[in-house]
Amino acid sequence: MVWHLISATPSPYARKIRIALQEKKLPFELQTEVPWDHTTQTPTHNPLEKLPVLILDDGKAVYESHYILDWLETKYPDPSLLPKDVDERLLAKQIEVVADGVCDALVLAFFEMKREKESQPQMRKVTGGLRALNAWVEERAVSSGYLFEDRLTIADIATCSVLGFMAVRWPDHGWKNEYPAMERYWRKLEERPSFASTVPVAQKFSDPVV
Ligand SMILES: N[C@@H](CCC(=O)N[C@@H](CS(=O)(=O)O)C(=O)NCC(=O)O)C(=O)O
Repeated sequence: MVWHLISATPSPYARKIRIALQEKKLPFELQTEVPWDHTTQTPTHNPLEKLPVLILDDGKAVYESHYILDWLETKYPDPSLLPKDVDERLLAKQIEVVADGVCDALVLAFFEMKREKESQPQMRKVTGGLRALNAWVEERAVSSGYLFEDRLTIADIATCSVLGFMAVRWPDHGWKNEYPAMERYWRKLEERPSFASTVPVAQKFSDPVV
């Protein structure tokens, strides 16, 4: 039996795992779902009822994208997607925290938009998070194209996953004009096979989002 990854076409969280599995050359089958539809299998495997969920050969489930990445790095460390230096490793995880936090705010804003006008508090977190991500990109990635050690790490994966998500869900957002260096960094990474094969696609909800 092969691993299965429960994913969704626009999911920036699931994209991190799809990229990491490809970079580590770990075979898996994609199980694409709409997690809000009554047909979703997420509750079967994850008490939090969210995707991504990595389902192993023995049926055990690994869930929460940052934990799935930790699990993959621990069990399959080569090639590593973390910097070697301890403090740099911790900073790479902090960058993932900020990128995931921007995703969290975007997802909340998306659903609040379905209920009423765009949520200012959530979009304010997006603004602050993008500013922080851009500072790291300008400080670290302008020459090499990577945030750490001239090679791909989870920090690049998480940062580009949220930027790719914004390009799909918020195509008119001004981040590309405001942060041209970050746009160049993002576009260069999007050419990488594991990124090019996981570009997010908006999905339709057949059930009402409650
Ligand atoms: N913290 C989680 C967030 C995952 C998440 O919110 N996933 C969404 C799907 S998507 O927004 O990534 O497309 C979900 O399953 N939502 C279902 C729910 O919230 O019940 C992670 O990092 O894995």
